[in-house]
Amino acid sequence: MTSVRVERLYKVFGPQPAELVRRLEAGADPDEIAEAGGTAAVVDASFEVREGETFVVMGLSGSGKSTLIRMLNGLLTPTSGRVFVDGEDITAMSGKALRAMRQRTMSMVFQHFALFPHRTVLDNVAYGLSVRGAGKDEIAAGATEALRLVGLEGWGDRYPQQLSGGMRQRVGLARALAAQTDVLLMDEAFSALDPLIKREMQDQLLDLNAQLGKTIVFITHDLNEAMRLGDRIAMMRAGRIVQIGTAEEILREPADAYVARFVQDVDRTRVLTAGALADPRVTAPAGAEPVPASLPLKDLFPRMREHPEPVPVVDDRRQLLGAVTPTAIFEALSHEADAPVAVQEVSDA
Ligand SMILES: Nc1ncnc2c1ncn2[C@@H]1O[C@H](COP(=O)(O)OP(=O)(O)OP(=O)(O)O)[C@@H](O)[C@H]1O
Repeated sequence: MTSVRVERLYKVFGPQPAELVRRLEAGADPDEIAEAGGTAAVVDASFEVREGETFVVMGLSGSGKSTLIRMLNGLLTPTSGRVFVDGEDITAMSGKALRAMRQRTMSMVFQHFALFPHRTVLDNVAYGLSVRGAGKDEIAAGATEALRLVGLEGWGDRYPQQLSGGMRQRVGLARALAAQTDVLLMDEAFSALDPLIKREMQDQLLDLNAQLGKTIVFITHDLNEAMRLGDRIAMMRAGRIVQIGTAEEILREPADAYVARFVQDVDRTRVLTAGALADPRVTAPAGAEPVPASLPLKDLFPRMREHPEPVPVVDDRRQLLGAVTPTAIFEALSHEADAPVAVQEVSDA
């Protein structure tokens, strides 16, 4: 399996980018870089995407998400900093070695599908396998299996324009899966889809990845999507990663006023879980049936309405973590108790 690590990554567009990076390192802000005729698209990004993890990069338009993801597979060269794929520094690779690395380890799924209109669905899906030089039988079998995985069995001989938007994006996903790379890079992959189809695609990705265990870097500007899909989320603002954490961590302990304002309208009852609120000092009534740590609060409410008393919480191995009380839930759901910075004036500049 493959992991991806980035270290002090910068991308500055414009004249004399290396000099502009030195100024950023010395404390210049993006406005000063803009005055010097440059754009600080990614500023000092460091993180590691763990094997099998879905790592979401979340930020508003122009925050640097696409620039960042394109540096992960070498489509863009960083102005400074390093990207390691499987421990190998890809910023030091030749063009040929980079292409080989991409074919071997990383597939990309794009917002606007990027399908070949004059090729059948099956040929589109087979593309990644054919550029890798796979044999004819292997290509046919791999493409057919990938179509089955995304629920498009039997659609292989159609053309992209005969399919709906959601089905086209399934083809895009199948093409990435057929290439059998460990890492999927998904750049706003579901953003062009209408809300119901988008949700179906999210569910499908979650189901698929429970089977396949790929390492996924998923870019989105949709916070709910980030929270549904991400094992961890990196919040970007004006080129910088301002926080990395699980949905619960970001919701409960936003790193700054900007993140706090961003998450203030999230439905906390869907994101916060019994495990996050379980208190080891609280004892539940004898004989009370435990709930799993991963249970969202909203699914705890019917029971608490009937019996407003502490509920025992257990982990995957059924070890007792503690109990969750109605008071703990009330406090976690109250914005004021949770995120006092949210009331501050925040500008998006
Ligand atoms: N090739 C380029 N030349 C100059 N500036 C660029 C280039 N590519 C991106 N930028 C600028 O870098 C900044 C970050 O852009 P980027 O596309 O990475 O953001 P994003 O978060 O992906 O936004 P969106 O969601 O709108 O795609 C923006 O100010 C953008 O205008």
